[in-house]
Amino acid sequence: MRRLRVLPSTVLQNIRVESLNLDRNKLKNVTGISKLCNLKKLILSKNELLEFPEEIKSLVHLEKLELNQNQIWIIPEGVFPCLPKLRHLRLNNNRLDALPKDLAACNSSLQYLNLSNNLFRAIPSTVLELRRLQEFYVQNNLLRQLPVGLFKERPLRTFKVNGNPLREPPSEVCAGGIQQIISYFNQLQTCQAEEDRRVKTMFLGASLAGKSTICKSLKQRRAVPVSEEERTVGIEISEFHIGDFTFLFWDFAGQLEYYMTHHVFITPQALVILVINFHQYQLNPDIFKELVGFWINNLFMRVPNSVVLPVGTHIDCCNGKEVEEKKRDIMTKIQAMLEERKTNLAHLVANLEDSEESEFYMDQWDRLKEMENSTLTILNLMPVNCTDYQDIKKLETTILEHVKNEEIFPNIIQMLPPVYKKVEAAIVDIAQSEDTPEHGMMDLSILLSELSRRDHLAKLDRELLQDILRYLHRIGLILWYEEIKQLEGTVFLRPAFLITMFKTLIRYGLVQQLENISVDILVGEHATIRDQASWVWMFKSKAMLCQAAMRALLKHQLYSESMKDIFEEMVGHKSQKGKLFILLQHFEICLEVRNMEELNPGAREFVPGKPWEGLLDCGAAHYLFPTYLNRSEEVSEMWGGDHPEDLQVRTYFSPEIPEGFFQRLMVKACSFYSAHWVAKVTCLLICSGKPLLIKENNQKAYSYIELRCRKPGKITEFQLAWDFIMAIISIIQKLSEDWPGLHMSVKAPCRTNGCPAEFVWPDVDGKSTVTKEEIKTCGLCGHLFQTELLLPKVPNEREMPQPPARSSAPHYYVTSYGTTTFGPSSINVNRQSILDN
Ligand SMILES: Nc1nc2c(ncn2[C@@H]2O[C@H](COP(=O)(O)OP(=O)(O)OP(=O)(O)O)[C@@H](O)[C@H]2O)c(=O)[nH]1
Repeated sequence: MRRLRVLPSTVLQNIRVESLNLDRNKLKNVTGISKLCNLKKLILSKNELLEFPEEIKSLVHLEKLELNQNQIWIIPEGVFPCLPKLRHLRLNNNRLDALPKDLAACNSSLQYLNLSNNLFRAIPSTVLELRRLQEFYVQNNLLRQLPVGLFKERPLRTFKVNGNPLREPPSEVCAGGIQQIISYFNQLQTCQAEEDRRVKTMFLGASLAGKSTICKSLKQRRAVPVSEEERTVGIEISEFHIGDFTFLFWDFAGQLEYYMTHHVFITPQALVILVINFHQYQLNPDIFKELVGFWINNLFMRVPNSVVLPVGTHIDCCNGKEVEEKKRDIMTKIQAMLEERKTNLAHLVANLEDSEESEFYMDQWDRLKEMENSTLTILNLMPVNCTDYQDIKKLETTILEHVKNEEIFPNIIQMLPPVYKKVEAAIVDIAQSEDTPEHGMMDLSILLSELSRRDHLAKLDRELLQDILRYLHRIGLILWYEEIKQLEGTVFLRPAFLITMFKTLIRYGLVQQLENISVDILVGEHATIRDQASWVWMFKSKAMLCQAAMRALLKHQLYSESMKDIFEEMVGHKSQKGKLFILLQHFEICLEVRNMEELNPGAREFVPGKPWEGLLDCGAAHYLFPTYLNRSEEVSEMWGGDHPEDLQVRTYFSPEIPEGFFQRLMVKACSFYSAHWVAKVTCLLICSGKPLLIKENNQKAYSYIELRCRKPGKITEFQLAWDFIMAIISIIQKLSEDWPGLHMSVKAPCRTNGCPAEFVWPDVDGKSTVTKEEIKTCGLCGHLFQTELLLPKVPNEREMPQPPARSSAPHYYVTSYGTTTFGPSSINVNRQSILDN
């Protein structure tokens, strides 16, 4: 990390050295390295090597070699036979598309090989000879096929292959891990793979754009008028064939209320049709942002590698010139967004590289580099008049041309063992059979025995059937949430049903739905009209629904003959939670609140470092839906206003905070800290009597979530304060993993009043101590601060240093907080100690 361009002679003189780390320099070659013939470990990661350094062949004792993040494109023959002890080889993030054949010479030593982020189109045959290989990484290459031999006769423990256009086995099989891949290949031992051409197509776009109209017209092969009353609620799924391709259409409702669940259903490897109403579209940035930019940003964040076909509707309401102008405007602005994203990422990378302590930002650097490698493919915008079937036909032809284009969709054709297709057909058959209720919910064991009762599937073992079910879950044909304990035994043969259930609670106009519940249903639920009024009041003012209200609501919307038998199971009752709520909670859409008092004095608190105990079972459950919250005053009041001395941290998001992110954060955080207040864009948590405020600020190019704690009065209290903040930051980090194209960085604003500088936090992976420095200096105002005021550091009580006196030392205001009562404990905050020199 010294920005070296050549190897310093002092390094080369010490020939006894066994380990040399030259990570993150600017080396273009390592001339002279052969002198260090005792080296066992050589790290040359993140340099500027274009050529593989041939001198390495003299390092015959080498056991570990890391050449990742260079620009090497070829490795010559003749090196590896000289390295008989090589165990660990990192070549990721280069430009390699082949390996020398003689790598096989390391077959009895090499255990770790990383080839990810290169340009391999196939697994090099020499890898198959590495009999000792235990860990193998090939993510983000151009692989289409995996050789069966890779999974035979070697102790392979870790194999990562995501980010490849795989056909054989399909990515959805590989996602199941080595065992599932082996089971896939076992099936192919006795029969040929069959082609499967299926395209998940997602229709996205603002409300009333024409998504359902296009979907329905394509399906029914005529121009289908859709009335406003038929607007999409939640998501609608349908299947449709064009040519020999099967399309699974996912029609997403355009209203804001539904965005909350988008992360659950917007999945990678799909064709996205972004529908824009040209009649509504105007050549101004706000309208662009609303009708187009918002969706492009969402796709950047959630599925950064997808293919987007923009479609402009309602062109019959515009003249020809207008259509051309709007089309050009949209395409130019989208291109500008792609460019802006590229520059932003490059800028963020450069900032990290230029920082003085770049070694502390490795994880952030890696993640940014990965983001730089993936981008949306935007196809040419297609204007259509949905009332004219000729236009719909043209759209159909265009879609077909695109999906057939291997450059755009390299893995649209997947190779499957015939048994996969057979099981799928049997499941479709079971789902459609008269004996299966409309909801299509089935016990796993019943389904498995149903399947094995079919002649041609009778011999399949349970493990294989489950593997195939996992595959069908990943492609979205069925839903089987194995990872949720209470649902592992249930398969949803009709995903649309589950979505219908979601839609009953996550929808626009929920208040009217509550108001419209009939007296009959109320009586059936032992409720009165007064109860109903209080449900409405509760929902309007607190965004909460009690169990009884939810039961009545679902009955009101769903009750049909076929639902009767599963109603209890889905909705649950006082003592048992229904499946629907388990799912809503799993996807962090609502929060179970057990006590309606403002604060629950009996609540057990989460204390960092101690095992977390669940909520006390006190009273009937209420469910809070943070998306529906509309006020913030209560939380602000409880918090009592910001103070300049608060410990303050911001997590910035680029390009922006995804819709629903903050609400999910609240649900997650509040399920850890039982004493909490939640409002629209802010939330207050209490841990050991100390408050922590979380606030969202989602402005263009300036989106962050702010965390604030009162400055600890005593040195010993810093530990708790930082643990608390770190717990929330790790929740934010964990959540952001659902958006692979979202960049997040943590900063602490300078503590000088009015100074806009910020201290960027190093990687927070919990492994390394963040910093050892006692004092931090602001690069802008020059003021010095004790590190624990900016970063998770606990001051040493005995040796607490004083910042050296300076003429421009910071000036702190003296404030008195007085006594504030926060729930179970009251905090008496006296005058803060002042760091003024
Ligand atoms: N004149 C005209 N009307 C259209 C066109 N496309 C859609 N419409 C009408 O516009 C209205 C809205 O269309 P939908 O297909 O329901 O829009 P959507 O995007 O699915 O809307 P949400 O369900 O709210 O998400 C319907 O009344 C359609 O008949 C078009 O190209 N020209």
